[in-house]
Amino acid sequence: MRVEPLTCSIGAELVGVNLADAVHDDGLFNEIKGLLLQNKVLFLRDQDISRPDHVAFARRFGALEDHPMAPTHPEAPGLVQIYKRPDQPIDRYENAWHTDGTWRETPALGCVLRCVECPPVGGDTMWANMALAYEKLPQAIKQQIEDLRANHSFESSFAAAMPLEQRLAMKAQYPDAEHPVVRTHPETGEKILFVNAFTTHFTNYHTKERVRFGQDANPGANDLLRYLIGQAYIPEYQVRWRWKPNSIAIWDNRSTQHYAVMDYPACHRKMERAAIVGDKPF
Ligand SMILES: O=C(O)CCC(=O)C(=O)O
Ligand SMILES: [Fe+2]
Repeated sequence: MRVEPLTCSIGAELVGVNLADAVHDDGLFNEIKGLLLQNKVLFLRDQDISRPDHVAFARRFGALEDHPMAPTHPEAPGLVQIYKRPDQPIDRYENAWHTDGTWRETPALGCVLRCVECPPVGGDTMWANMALAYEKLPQAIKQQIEDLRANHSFESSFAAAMPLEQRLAMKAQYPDAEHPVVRTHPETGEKILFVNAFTTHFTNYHTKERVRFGQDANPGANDLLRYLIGQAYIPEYQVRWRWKPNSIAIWDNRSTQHYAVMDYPACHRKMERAAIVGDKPF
């Protein structure tokens, strides 16, 4: 196996690996898992993997999530279909920087996403390294946010396009979740900046006198939250991946955000994803 970094910050392509082999090969699986912790997103091309093997590979990391909105594949329960058809409106909710499912008590550990069909050009996906984003924060900001907690809601993002009744039903099932603004990676111990498009507000901003933020003489919680959310937008923390059919991305959802670029005209874009259940951020 060859490991080819795609940037200096995040993401590596694995060349010469058949992901289906890792379903039964413990050594190979552990190597891939280690590389994932190190690089945060792994990419592979030309993976002619069956849907059951796609699911079986993802299952090696843990149980798979269900998705409240997307249908799972009839051939492979646990595999969620993200299909974009030419007759659908272009706007979709994945084109915002986000960490999957932070509106849940336990956001996903990670995802294994395969491209089935994609536009000839456009429709890339981008990821950002949120451990690096944390590390690069000014010391004063790090001190300011160390014990902050924040509220996360699906309503602040994709629910905007949902009919009200569906939204209320989902809200009953998934009330808002509260997470630390800086989480600790349960496996690597890294500190991670953990706010994204689902984050609505801080829940304990008032408990400590906050230091001055930027040029603003009267700093507000919202300014700080916008600033922190904006760290994912910095290109030095990002990688951008160009899809082809049978390309696969595996990401650590605990330490990254991603953004599905919506720059292509009406066409088919078919992705299939298996999301792995994560633990409670601390
Ligand atoms: O379609 C993509 O490229 C990624 C969409 C997304 O945000 C996800 O699968 O979590
Ligand atoms: Fe996502």
